[in-house]
Amino acid sequence: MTQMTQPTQVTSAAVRSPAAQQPQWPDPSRVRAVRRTLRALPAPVAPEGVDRLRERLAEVALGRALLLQGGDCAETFAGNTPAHIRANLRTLLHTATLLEVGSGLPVVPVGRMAGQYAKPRSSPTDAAGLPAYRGDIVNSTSPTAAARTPDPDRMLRARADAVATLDVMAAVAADADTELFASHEALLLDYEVPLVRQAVDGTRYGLSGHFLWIGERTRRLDGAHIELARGLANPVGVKVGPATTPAEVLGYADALDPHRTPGRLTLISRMGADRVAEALPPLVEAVAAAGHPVIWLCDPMHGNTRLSATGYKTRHLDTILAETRGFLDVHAALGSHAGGLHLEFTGDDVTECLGGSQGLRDEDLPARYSTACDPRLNARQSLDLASAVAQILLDGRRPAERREAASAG
Ligand SMILES: O=C[C@H](O)[C@H](O)COP(=O)(O)O
Ligand SMILES: C=C(OP(=O)(O)O)C(=O)O
Ligand SMILES: [Mn+2]
Repeated sequence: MTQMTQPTQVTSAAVRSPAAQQPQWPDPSRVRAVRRTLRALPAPVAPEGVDRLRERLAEVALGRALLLQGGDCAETFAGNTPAHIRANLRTLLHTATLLEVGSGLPVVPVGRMAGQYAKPRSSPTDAAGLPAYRGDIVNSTSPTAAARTPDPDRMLRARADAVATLDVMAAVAADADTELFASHEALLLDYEVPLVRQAVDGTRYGLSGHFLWIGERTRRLDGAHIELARGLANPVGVKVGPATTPAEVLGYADALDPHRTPGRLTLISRMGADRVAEALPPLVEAVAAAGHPVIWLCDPMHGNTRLSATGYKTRHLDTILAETRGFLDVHAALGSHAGGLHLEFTGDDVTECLGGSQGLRDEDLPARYSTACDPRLNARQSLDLASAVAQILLDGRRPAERREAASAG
């Protein structure tokens, strides 16, 4: 066991840097009390698991494995039933298997779970003028002023639910004879900072999850989130949208991967299907020229969200597949490794995204639209996407390898 001490001043710089997307807690003294409690409690994950994931991700960075990250856009406390967690893990494992068959490479499965409770928002208020829902760790989806008031005690419930989710994940992993890792957007600093722990050798770990990423809305180079990630030994990700410049990605690489460690930094491209072909190549070329062994991951969800005619946030499977194809084409053209996928899906039979083999249309959305934030692929759509991507990967392999894969299958 890595010996841990309590967190000390490890993140004081992060606390001083400008922090976007933080809630306005009404009672700062209660926030301080919750932070003290979070510091005193055991953290959800152990440093050994974080180290193992970093080693597995080094293989991805070197082109010998793929990374698959997936799960709900926003986990909810009410949704934390064993059935829902198991269904999402089933989808994660099925998707991973298809990608393994297509690519001939091992796939590292990482859930968007056990901590995916905080949401950045485009607007501080919703259509009714109420404070926006910012994830179950901050407030409630219910449309009343009281329910939308940020409540710091929710951070304690989030930690407890993360621990319970990890228990379910361990059982599923044991059954599947694999290891499952947990990841989320490290957004809410009042939660993340108290869960930073320092090993006796001085190494700092963010033990709210194995893999932590910084979102598109909080990736300011001189901001608190990058500063927090910089000090951690975890593998970390940064989402990069179509406005990202080569200078910015070089800034992330220098700040977060100064020693050029394979597996340390993942850049998660979320450009939009119509932008990826022109927006991604300059970024890939810049980090390659600088010698940073980053993992390039494709998030084909967040650049392709639109409103349906009936007012639902949705995404079409064809567009999601088109961005994935565009991402793979860019890497094939540049000779770089397409490191894998970052998806929002659930194993439940929801009707939130359009298309796929069920042929879901706008008018089908109200039937089972239950996401707390973004539209997720359902179990069938996830398999539709995974099979299509597996076929593209298979088609991209050398003929001899293809024959081998066919006779193995
Ligand atoms: O994943 C999350 C959403 O894309 C993000 O919270 C923004 O959503 P919004 O535009 O509905 O605020
Ligand atoms: C908010 C998210 O993504 P992005 O930061 O890329 O918009 C998300 O992954 O849910
Ligand atoms: Mn989302």
